Amino acid sequence: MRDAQAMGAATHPLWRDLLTLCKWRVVMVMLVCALVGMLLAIPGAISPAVLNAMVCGLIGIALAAAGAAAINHVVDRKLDARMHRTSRRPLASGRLSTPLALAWALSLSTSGVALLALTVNPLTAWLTLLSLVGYALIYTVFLKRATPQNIVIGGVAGAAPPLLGWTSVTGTVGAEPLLLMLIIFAWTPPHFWALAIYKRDEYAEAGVPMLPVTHGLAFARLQVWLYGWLTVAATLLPFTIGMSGWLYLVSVCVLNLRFMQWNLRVWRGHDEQAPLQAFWFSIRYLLGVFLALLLDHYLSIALSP
Ligand code: HEM
Ligand SMILES: CC(C)=CCC/C(C)=C/CC/C(C)=C/COP(=O)(O)OP(=O)(O)O
Repeated sequence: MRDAQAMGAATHPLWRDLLTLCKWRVVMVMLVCALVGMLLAIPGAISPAVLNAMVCGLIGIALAAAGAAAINHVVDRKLDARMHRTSRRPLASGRLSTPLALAWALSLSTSGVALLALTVNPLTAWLTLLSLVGYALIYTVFLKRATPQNIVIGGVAGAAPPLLGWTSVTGTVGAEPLLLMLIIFAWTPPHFWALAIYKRDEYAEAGVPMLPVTHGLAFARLQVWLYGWLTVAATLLPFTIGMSGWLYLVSVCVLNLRFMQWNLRVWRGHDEQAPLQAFWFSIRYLLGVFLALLLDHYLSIALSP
């Protein structure tokens, strides 16, 4: 173990391993979703007090989400070592010690929630804590190892950022951010099961009960297709309830067309690479939907008398 740590230190500086534990790319996309949740809650100009809540909210949410991701690395270190995709991670490869990673994870988590409680509002702090526990403990410790519905239930925690953004600046829960949560919640199965289909053998060998392992590839492909349609329906709701306008509608129709083309390829199962490409497209798709919400919001402000 010490040899692995010494060799790893040469090629992987400590700061990089600590950053890897944070799943920072995932956290960045979550922050975009949280920022859109914040900006959609503000009808016009941003006052200094709101700007302060936004900055503190984003930092707090980022720290808490990064902390949750680091706890996931600690809890999953042995499981990660058994799968090729995750075996080079800092803990799985033995480069980083578990106590140090745990200290990092807990520092991030507590500082994130404390920052929200002290500088934003108690509601956001509680909801963030709930999401953190939902992902780092309920999903990672229990659901991931127990049921193929793991990511559907765990998806609630991952979908929280727009709500956390909204509550950061308003202090209340509204129908609009719940709708944004619904979009991410419905998107999570096509996002993840596409990857799980591609990596099915690794999950099977590691004994993780992901849907393609427990119910077979054909069933998992069908679920990607069906949840894809649920996501399409969810993305149409902001227009239906008058929360977004035509720019949003046209943008999501284009995005949905591409999204469902990929999901169709996954469902048909003729192309081995399609699930991996569908997985990567799902991330661009989610960013596209949230960007469309934002542009539409500012267009409607600019056009309002
Ligand atoms: C329970 C819910 C989710 C599950 C099970 C899940 C699963 C995964 C997995 C297994 C990866 C591959 C990670 C890797 O290879 O290191 C991944 C990547 C990614 N996910 Fe998700 N995800 C979920 C929710 C989300 C959410 C809510 C977002 C954003 C709002 C998101 C954004 C991303 C991004 C940006 C990547 C690419 C990371 C990279 O480039 O390293 N995911 N996801
Ligand atoms: C406070 C807050 C908003 C919390 C959200 C936390 C968070 C970072 C969720 C990320 C979702 C994700 C990447 C799940 C994959 O875990 P996995 O263990 O199935 O994937 P892996 O095998 O790649 O580790």
